[in-house]
Amino acid sequence: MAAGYETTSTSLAYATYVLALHPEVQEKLQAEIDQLSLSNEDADSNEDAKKYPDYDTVAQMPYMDMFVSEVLRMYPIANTVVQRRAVENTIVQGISIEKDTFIHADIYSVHYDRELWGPEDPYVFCPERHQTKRHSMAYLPFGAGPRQCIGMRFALIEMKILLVRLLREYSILPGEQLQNKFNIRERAVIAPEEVWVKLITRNI
Ligand code: HEM
Repeated sequence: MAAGYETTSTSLAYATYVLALHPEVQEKLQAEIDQLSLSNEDADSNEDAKKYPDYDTVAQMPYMDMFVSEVLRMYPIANTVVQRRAVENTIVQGISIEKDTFIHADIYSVHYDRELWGPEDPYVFCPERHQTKRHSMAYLPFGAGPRQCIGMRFALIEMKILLVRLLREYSILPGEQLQNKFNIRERAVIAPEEVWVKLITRNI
């Protein structure tokens, strides 16, 4: 099912693309990961030194949180499903909407709006912009309201755990065809065709 894994795996593909292009962001993320009290050994009985990150671990990672938020702001993947049907005739900001009209949220325009996301250029990858409180409807990768993505929390935790495990051991570098194979296409989700990256083992 697209909802269960293609969404999260596609968002992770975007995350690796961004990391390959922004070594300075990757370094900050790895610095945060290196501070976690994770053991190199299997240590099931010792809760203070788990080998693998879990919910509690990734909940204490402010830079990781901003990083993932910024990936999903710049590369929202499920825009086409954020639509609603008017159940009655209504007027919104002077525009009359007839009953049964389908309304489709233009998430790209919202996510790249300078007024909502400035002063940093919204076309620049900048995790720190999420330190500033934004309009409640400025950030819509998971939709909004009662029909907001039911898997949101699960997807975020899954992404963060995977990134901790990956970046703890490896650094991501651009692959030869990173840019020319990227080609974003709209399929079940809005996805890059291919993401070419190289992994190098970290000396930690
Ligand atoms: C990064 C990962 C994901 C993204 C970006 C995403 C995005 C979305 C979006 C935009 C919607 C429509 C929300 C709306 O109309 O307001 C949605 C709905 C939904 N998502 Fe996700 N999703 C992700 C992961 C998941 C996962 C992992 C699951 C299940 C485990 C899931 C299950 C669902 C379901 C069942 C709905 C329909 C909810 C409803 O209609 O009430 N999603 N998702």
